[in-house]
Amino acid sequence: MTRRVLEVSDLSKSFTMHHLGRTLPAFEDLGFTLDEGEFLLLSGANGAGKSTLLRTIWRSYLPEAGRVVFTRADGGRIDLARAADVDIALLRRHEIGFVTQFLTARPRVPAEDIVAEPLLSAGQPLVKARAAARAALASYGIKPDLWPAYPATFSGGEQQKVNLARALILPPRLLLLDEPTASLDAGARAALIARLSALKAQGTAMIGVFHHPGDVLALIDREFSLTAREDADVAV
Ligand SMILES: Nc1ncnc2c1ncn2[C@@H]1O[C@H](COP(=O)(O)OP(=O)(O)OP(=O)(O)O)[C@@H](O)[C@H]1O
Repeated sequence: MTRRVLEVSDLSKSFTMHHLGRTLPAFEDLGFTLDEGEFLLLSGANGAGKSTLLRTIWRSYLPEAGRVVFTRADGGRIDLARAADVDIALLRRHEIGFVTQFLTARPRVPAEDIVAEPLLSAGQPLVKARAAARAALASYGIKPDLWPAYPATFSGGEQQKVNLARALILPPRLLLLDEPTASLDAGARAALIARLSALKAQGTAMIGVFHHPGDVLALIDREFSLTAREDADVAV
């Protein structure tokens, strides 16, 4: 039986622009569902609200209205729009992943340790976790010289590879992808697509924004299109 992972209903998010004295809607009354192993492509013009929707599901943003019901691996259901911060932190650690183009490099933590961390948290021994982390970094084309180095000095593409290696080292139940191929070279793009296919086959549900969806064509099950709203601003 296919199991539901996410059920979004009547979801609305707007931004209050105090300097303009206005509230501008990013999106209104959105609804869709997502099952295990499904890949939903989020499409829409620049400014249509794609990143805002991903950040609202990730709970960086609180919506004004609506529900984002996530079904955990244990079958329990939780509304991400209303969950306590401590529950959101736990879900981010174990069940929900978010890959963006940007890495927040932590000072003085080697690349291989950043990538190994989720495995160590899951109880793997250090030697095994570090070997898996190195293999993941290698798969994206990060050379051995850089494995013990600090990513703060890495190039943009190299930092993104560290980000990917860490975020995808364990299969999350739900994976949010915001332009993850943006600054990757062809080899890393191919490695990423291969990893996403493997995760999908293991049941990870994914919602992705790709300005060049040709990269992930074989993975896409459905498309959800957002429309930019131009004339719906409300004075505050
Ligand atoms: N923090 C914010 N404060 C105010 N307005 C914001 C904020 N974040 C996004 N917006 C506005 O919300 C709208 C949707 O932005 P969003 O970044 O979600 O679009 P997008 O579809 O991801 O665009 P792109 O394809 O260009 O990345 C835009 O008009 C943007 O200016």
